[in-house]
Amino acid sequence: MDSHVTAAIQSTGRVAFKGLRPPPPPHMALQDQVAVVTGAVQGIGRAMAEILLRNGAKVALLDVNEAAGKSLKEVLDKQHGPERTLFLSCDVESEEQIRAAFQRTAGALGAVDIVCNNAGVLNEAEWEKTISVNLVAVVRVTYIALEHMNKMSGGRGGVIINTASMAGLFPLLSCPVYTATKYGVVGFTRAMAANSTALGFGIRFNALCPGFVQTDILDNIYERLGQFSQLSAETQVFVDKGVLKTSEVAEGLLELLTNDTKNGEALQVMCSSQKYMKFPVFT
Ligand SMILES: NC(=O)c1ccc[n+]([C@@H]2O[C@H](COP(=O)([O-])OP(=O)(O)OC[C@H]3O[C@@H](n4cnc5c(N)ncnc54)[C@H](O)[C@@H]3O)[C@@H](O)[C@H]2O)c1
Ligand SMILES: CCCCC[C@H](O)/C=C/C=C\C=C\C=C\[C@@H](O)[C@@H](O)CCCC(=O)O
Repeated sequence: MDSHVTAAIQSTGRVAFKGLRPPPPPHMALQDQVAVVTGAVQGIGRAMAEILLRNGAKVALLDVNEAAGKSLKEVLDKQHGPERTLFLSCDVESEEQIRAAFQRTAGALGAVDIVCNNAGVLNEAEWEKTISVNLVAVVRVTYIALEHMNKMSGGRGGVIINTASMAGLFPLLSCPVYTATKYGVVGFTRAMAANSTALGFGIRFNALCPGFVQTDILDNIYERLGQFSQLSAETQVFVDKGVLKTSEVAEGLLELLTNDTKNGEALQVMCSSQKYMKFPVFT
């Protein structure tokens, strides 16, 4: 049986039908935790911010899209109260803006416990930009986050979740550079997780690997595939097999945040299931 249905029966004592079921109880582990989410104002990042807030966390919403950021903040203020979120205009390609955003978050919401490196783009024509946002910026944000969170330098530890993709585990042939960035994110996440264990950072690092998700990234894909646009029909065949809702990806985030046995993992989120990637063991 669907675990949410089981949980609904346990909490209400009656059968809950799909679509009518009450929301699952909040994870107390996230209560008053302070989260930084990049690329937070729409798509997967917005769903991440929403699930964090529903589970009692405070969230700094970092994004380059100021107009969408301000209107999202208004919506979230009505639902959760103005003191639970902060919108910060921040380009993850700028070290200065990231530093300022972490300082402002710590000042307004408290010490950072959770970082979701989620901002990303897909543009094979502007491939250097794709590498810069999807991979270089993940390293940049993570190293600044370490200055705040690392237990070895006075921080209190926490969790860093990097949004990779199924394209970080299996190549997507119409998007070789996007694929390379997501393989890079998975590799960086696993190496940092091992570092954290070896050096005592007190931080868990995990990668979230969704399949296709209904967001703006799937719009006008033809133009953004550049010299590989002839393969867009082939990619569309995969897309037509099933597209996830952003809320389903956010459930994967919740699993990685609250399952404290997981470090250095890549969680595949697909339409039919969620499963951890089995990596070969190096001996
Ligand atoms: N949609 C999918 O099918 C899918 C699947 C797997 C993984 N992903 C990944 O999920 C993440 C979120 O993508 P999405 O699908 O929600 O796309 P989206 O375009 O809806 O959202 C991306 C967000 O990132 C922000 N952003 C872009 N560049 C930025 C920058 N330099 N600094 C700060 N913010 C920036 C955008 O303004 C936007 O709000 C990306 O890393 C993407 O690669 C998406
Ligand atoms: C051009 C569209 C951009 C989408 C961006 C997104 O990040 C890319 C996702 C890429 C791949 C998705 C693949 C999904 C595959 C699964 O449905 C399944 O076929 C793979 C099963 C693998 C396994 O379980 O062994």
